[in-house]
Amino acid sequence: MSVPALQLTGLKKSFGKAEIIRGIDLEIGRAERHAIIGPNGAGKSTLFNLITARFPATAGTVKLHGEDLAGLQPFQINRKGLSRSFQITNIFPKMSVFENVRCALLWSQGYKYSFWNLVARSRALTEGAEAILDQINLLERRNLPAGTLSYAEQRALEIGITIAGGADVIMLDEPTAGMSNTETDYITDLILKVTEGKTLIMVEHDMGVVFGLADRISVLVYGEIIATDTPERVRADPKVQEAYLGAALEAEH
Ligand SMILES: Nc1ncnc2c1ncn2[C@@H]1O[C@H](COP(=O)(O)OP(=O)(O)OP(=O)(O)O)[C@@H](O)[C@H]1O
Repeated sequence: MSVPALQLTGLKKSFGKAEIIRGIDLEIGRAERHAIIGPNGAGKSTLFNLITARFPATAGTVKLHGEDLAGLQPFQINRKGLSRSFQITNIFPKMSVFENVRCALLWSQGYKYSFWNLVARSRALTEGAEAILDQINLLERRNLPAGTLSYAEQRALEIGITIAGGADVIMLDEPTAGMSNTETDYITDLILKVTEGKTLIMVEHDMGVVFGLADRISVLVYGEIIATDTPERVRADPKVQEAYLGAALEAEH
C-alpha cells in the first residue's frame, strides 16, 4: 500500500486534567477528500491544531507522507506541504487582494518581509499570484482592499492564501460557516476545483457540503473517532446516527 498523505497514531491531547483528544488512529490517502464531522466541542479544531503543531500532542504521532512531524514548528510543517485555513477569516484587510496572495506566496517560499521591494518585481511571483486569483475567481478584484470584499469572497481569498504555497495537503476549518445556500454552493465548487489532485482534510458542519465533497468521512465524538468510511456507509451507520448524524441531518431541514 502506498504511504498515506497523513497518518495519525495514538494521538492524544489533554488540557490540564481534561482529555480532549483521546487516542486517534487515522490514515488519509493521497488525493483523498476527507471530512471530519461531529458535535460542537468534540475536538475537531483541537485535532487540526495537533496535526499542524499549533498545540503539542500529549501522546502519539503525526506523519506527513510517512515523515514524523514531531518537534517541527507550524511554518516548517507548512513548507513540507501541509497548509491550513482557520475558522475565522484570516486575511490582511487593508492590503489589496493581490498583495494578500503574493504575501502568502512569499511566506511559503521562505522570504522575509525585508525582501519585499527586492522581489516585488519578480515576474514569477506576480504570475503565480495571478494564477491563484484566477482559480478563486478574484482576478478582477485584485486591486481592492481585501477587507472590502463580500464575506464569501473573503473566504475564497483565504482558500487562495491556503493553497498559495503549492501544498499538497490542504486543511480547511469550516470553510462555509456563516454562508447563505448560494454562497455555500459557490465555495463548495471552488474547493472542488482548487483541491483537484490534492489531499483535502476539512472540518465542516454543513452536511450538504460534507456529503458533496468528501470521499470519506470521520466522525469525532468526545475526542474519539467512532467511524471512518464512505459518506453512504457513514450515513447508514446506526452508531453515527445515534451519536450525531440524526440530529445534524434534521437540523438541515
Ligand atoms: N486551549 C484550550 N484550553 C482548554 N480547553 C480547550 C482549549 N481548546 C479547546 N478546548 C476544549 O476542548 C474541547 C474541544 O474543543 P474544539 O474547539 O476542538 O471542538 P470542536 O469540535 O472544534 O467544536 P466546534 O464544532 O464547536 O468548533 C472543548 O471542550 C474546548 O473547551
